[in-house]
Amino acid sequence: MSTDADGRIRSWTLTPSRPHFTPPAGAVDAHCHVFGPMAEFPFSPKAKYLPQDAGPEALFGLRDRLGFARNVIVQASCHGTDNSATLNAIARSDGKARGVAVVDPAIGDAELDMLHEGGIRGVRFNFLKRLVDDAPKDKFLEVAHRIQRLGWHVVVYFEADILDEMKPFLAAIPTPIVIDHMGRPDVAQGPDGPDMTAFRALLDSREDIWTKVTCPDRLDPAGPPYADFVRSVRPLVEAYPDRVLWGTDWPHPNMEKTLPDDGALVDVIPGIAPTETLQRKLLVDNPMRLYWPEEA
Ligand SMILES: O=C(O)c1cc(C(=O)O)oc(=O)c1
Repeated sequence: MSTDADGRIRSWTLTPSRPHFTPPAGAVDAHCHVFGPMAEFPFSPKAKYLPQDAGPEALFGLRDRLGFARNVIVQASCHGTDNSATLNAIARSDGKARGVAVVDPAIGDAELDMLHEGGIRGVRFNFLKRLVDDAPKDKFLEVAHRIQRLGWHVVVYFEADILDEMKPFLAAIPTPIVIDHMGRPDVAQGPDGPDMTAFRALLDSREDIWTKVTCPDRLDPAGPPYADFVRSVRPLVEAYPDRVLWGTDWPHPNMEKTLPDDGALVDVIPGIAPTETLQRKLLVDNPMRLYWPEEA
């Protein structure tokens, strides 16, 4: 763990290895974040963690080191509903980044238009009690209706133990849905365990529910090569090849106890997507359809 003199935490390694796996040309890291820089973009007073700066230059340096071409930057909970840090990173990316915002449900249409101009293509609804104080489903649904005209989707983050109670809410969302980190299944149960079975039933309930097959570091405490994660997630990628996305999750919020090696995370990809066709869908075709549809 690395905590600086101000108590700000670093949850990412400064020395990621170079992956053995080479991503296909045009690969998109479709789930990552930026923190600050705090002097320009202060954290929310409601933030549940206070990280060191992890700004756009560091993110784009990692992108290049890992062999990726583009990023999808997801507004991190520590920035609340002020999307300035995310928009700043997108603006500095030379068109190589787009984003997902977190918004105050009272946001006006003009501000939504501004977010679209700034490269935002979705909103995130976070249901993790350790990250946010409240998650008002009725207000979230209103937002989901209001972003429809922009062609955006909704990203939802929840854990496996509330999947059942999430179902009516998810069924009422009028846009495509992306579930963060597969709704955090217990991958030690294997591909046919209760968590993965319940999650597949959710994917089967609508053809426009996508998911991010991300975060072996969060879901598989055994560490690299993340054997339980690979064995549980590969069948999911094979069964839903057109609805899966992949991302590093850099700078790995709240992972300060065991800093993930981003190179080792990239090396999980051929384990979960064993053919070139699957790899191209996961890393290029699918994220391009959601985030750069005009080029896809
Ligand atoms: O599990 C987490 O702690 C986490 C936190 C955040 C965030 O703070 O936004 O985003 C993630 O994708 C995962």
